[in-house]
Amino acid sequence: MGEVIIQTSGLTKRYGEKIAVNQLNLSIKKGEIFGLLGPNGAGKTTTILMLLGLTEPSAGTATICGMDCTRNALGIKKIVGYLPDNPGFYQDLTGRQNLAFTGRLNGLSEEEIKKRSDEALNRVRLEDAADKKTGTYSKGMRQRLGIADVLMKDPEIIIMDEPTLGLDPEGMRELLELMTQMSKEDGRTLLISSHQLYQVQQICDRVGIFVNGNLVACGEIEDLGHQVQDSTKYSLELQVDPCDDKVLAEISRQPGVSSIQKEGNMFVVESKYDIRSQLTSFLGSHEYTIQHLHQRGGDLDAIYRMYFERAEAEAEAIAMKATQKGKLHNRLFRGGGTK
Ligand SMILES: Nc1ncnc2c1ncn2[C@@H]1O[C@H](COP(=O)(O)OP(=O)(O)OP(=O)(O)O)[C@@H](O)[C@H]1O
Repeated sequence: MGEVIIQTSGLTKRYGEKIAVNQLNLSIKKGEIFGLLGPNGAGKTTTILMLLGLTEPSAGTATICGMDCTRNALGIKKIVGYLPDNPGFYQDLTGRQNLAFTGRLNGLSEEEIKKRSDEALNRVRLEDAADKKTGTYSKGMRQRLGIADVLMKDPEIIIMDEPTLGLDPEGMRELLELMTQMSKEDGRTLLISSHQLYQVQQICDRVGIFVNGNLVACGEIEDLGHQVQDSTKYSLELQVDPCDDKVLAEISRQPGVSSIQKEGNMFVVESKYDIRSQLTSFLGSHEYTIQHLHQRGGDLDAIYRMYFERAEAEAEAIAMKATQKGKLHNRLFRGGGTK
């Protein structure tokens, strides 16, 4: 992996006063699975639409394989497969007929259509349902047919908008497996937008966290985890046997420990640095059995929480400033009072 396939530079989209995407700088490399994470309204779909050349940026540029996404939308369409959050099919046609329709739209020969649709249906394990009307398909089957549909084009790059939305755990597992195959076995580049955290943790090489149109963090999950870890105090969950006042007092006297509290049947130990190995050897040498030891933070939930809380606090501060400015403006220019 090395060659940059998708690149955005200062990419911005405004809808009137609203900035849906703000100065987005992103580089996605060949073969990577990149997760664009963020809550509803963060700007993920708008970013995708700009990459597909379906909406024009207000500023900045986006390129895929060196092609400008806005000026060369047709060129982009040839190499990028797009799976929308709710792929639409002709309900009265079968899965196979729907794929053939896509094949014809893409100028494939009938022979090629048969070959590719057989392969794709096999890939997404829909052979048995291939000749049933898509109106009878479940959500999971429609998503898998959506992937088969994307594969008809044999695209180098696949962009998926909220692909796992509404899937049951089994449907989710199957879809994640397919995505991994398409990247690791086929060498395709995948951009997945989602507000569902755990899927991303499992399959993405890198993630970008998107809040209010801003990319607030970008990197490998582990790196982002370290960033969280560095900026917060260490918090350790600990269950020991025996669990008595003596051990509580002994742990509280350990170097680096700033506080210890009992939460249910476990202790939560706050410290200034990572004390896991020090604590393990102390407890071991004093004949305590460790039943549970877990450093809080550093997982995707903690990363997400930290960035979201920070971004939300900043957004609130900006909104408050704007309100104060408005009130001041009213008072100065319109003679209105502040409430
Ligand atoms: N055509 C539009 N006109 C006005 N505002 C829009 C338009 N499209 C999107 N927005 C606004 O831009 C912001 C980003 O929307 P976007 O759909 O890109 O977010 P998202 O992260 O994809 O969330 P969701 O999953 O809810 O679609 C939102 O505040 C949305 O209301």
